[in-house]
Amino acid sequence: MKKSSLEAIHLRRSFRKGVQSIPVLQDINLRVEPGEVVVIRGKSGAGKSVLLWILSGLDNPDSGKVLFDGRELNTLGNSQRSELRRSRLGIIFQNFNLIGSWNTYENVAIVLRNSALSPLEKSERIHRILADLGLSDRLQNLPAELSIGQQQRVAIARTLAAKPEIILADEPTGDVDPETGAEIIEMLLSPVKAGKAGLVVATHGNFPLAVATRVYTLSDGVLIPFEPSTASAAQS
Ligand SMILES: Nc1ncnc2c1ncn2[C@@H]1O[C@H](COP(=O)(O)OP(=O)(O)OP(=O)(O)O)[C@@H](O)[C@H]1O
Repeated sequence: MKKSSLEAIHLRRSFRKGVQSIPVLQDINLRVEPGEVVVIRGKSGAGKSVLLWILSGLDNPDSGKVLFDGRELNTLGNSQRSELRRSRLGIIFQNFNLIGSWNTYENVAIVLRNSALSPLEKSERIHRILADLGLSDRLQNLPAELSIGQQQRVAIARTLAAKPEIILADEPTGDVDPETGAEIIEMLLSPVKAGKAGLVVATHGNFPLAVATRVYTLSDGVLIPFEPSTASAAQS
């Protein structure tokens, strides 16, 4: 079976502030496919979130392109991009992006709205994922009634429920204790190990580099390969 892939080619993105142009991404080239974990390290403000937003089609580069399965995201309409994000290209946002007036179950169920699964299959899948993330007793709670770490887990459940082929995760273990962090990593890696999903993680440094296929440091707008030997030294 042909593997899906997500590829960034010569991405550039800057932001304008008055007359000043602030370059954030200067020449980003990246590829990920199911079975791979790509970790992007970088200081606060380096541009990790901007990169993930562009990779997901939520923002456009000034130049360069993003290809999903060989198709350029730029050429897709908004509804096609939304559908892609709902089903095949999952993003876990740093600020979670949960809908405040919806409870935990509803926030996850949204991604299965257009799925071919039966109502029973949808319900079973949502309950199972939320149970795996320790949220079975929070199904009816609104995001504001959850801790930050619980909200983060709902955001992760929402993405995993759609079984996307590529997962983009912005600091997925940023707001949880180490034990919960390890469980989240295990859940994110499960479809990767099965060869069903590729994972791109942006992190300040609290994601274990040992699980990565490739590690990069985002600095001055470019991705610099981070060698595994240096990586394991930095971990210890
Ligand atoms: N819409 C915007 N308008 C202007 N500048 C922006 C915009 N979005 C991002 N930036 C700038 O782009 C730079 C990179 O931001 P980004 O959020 O990607 O950093 P980051 O590496 O994810 O940081 P952190 O680890 O703190 O989340 C920052 O200097 C930020 O101010």
